[in-house]
Amino acid sequence: MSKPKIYITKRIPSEVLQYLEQYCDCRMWDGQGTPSRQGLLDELGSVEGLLTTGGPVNQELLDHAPKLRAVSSISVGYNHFDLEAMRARGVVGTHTPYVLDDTVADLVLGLMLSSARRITELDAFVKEGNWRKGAGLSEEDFFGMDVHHAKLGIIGMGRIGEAIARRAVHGFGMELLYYNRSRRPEAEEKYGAQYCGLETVLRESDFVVLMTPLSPKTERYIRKEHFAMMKPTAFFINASRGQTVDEAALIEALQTGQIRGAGLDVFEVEPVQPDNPLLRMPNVVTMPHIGSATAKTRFDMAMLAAQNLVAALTGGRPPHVVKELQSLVE
Ligand SMILES: O=CC(=O)O
Repeated sequence: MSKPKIYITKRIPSEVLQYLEQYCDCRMWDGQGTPSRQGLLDELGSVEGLLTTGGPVNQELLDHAPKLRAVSSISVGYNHFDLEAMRARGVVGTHTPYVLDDTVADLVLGLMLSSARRITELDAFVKEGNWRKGAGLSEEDFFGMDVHHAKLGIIGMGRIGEAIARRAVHGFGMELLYYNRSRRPEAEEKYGAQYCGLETVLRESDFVVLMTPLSPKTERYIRKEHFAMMKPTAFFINASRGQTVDEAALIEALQTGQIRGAGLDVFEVEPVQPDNPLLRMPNVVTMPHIGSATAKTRFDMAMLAAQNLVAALTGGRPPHVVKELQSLVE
């Protein structure tokens, strides 16, 4: 029997490609980054499986891929899947949870520490040669805020939220509030996390961490009125998706001193536009959407995505079908 054809939209480690080649007839984009939209659509005429990292999997894509049976994303988030269109066509969608939880949680703690202790701002200050005698600076000019024993509010207590909680509580002695669609009794027991309404989390926390996945329900989930509830000394950290926040409202909250600072791995438009005011704010730490970007974790994600795709195309049960499309494999 001939092997199913798959298209891979970015270069993946050779070990992962070798694994895929045992089961599939593979074609991989070998340019920088990922192919253009048209370049991708042109590849899809005879493929049964797609290994991707992003870019909409929508009706247009499905129309170009009449044989497509499975799309495997090398990401935990799958807001790029049009779930309705995929369900209607019977195309299975998979993602890569678990393997990135600790890596993303490390970055979130890094964003908290960098913004509160002004690490990136003061790093630039030192490297630009401004740390010198007679510069008219006082000790207070370098003061930051404590992370240890501060109050952390997590919005979206999933697996990554729990990994953040573990570090915050066991490493930094922080007090923990959380808001989630459903209560997480284990997190309450393990980390003393207190379940609160969204408003309480926003009003009382020194650090508000947003980890909620992007879906039509969570688009622009945090808006002007929410920033207005936060303490003027609070920091806002987002490592979920830029579209979960009304970015204009965040910019205004920072400009007017409604909140003290922010740590952002994600933006409404990515790559972030050079004229975005957030890039000119010393109290905002910015990263290029790299929450899971360590060599080991990205390897593990690519391998898990490959295993998902092989299982979906060879009659096995893919380990990580997205929950909204589970019915397609039952
Ligand atoms: O943003 C990264 C991911 O969804 O894995």
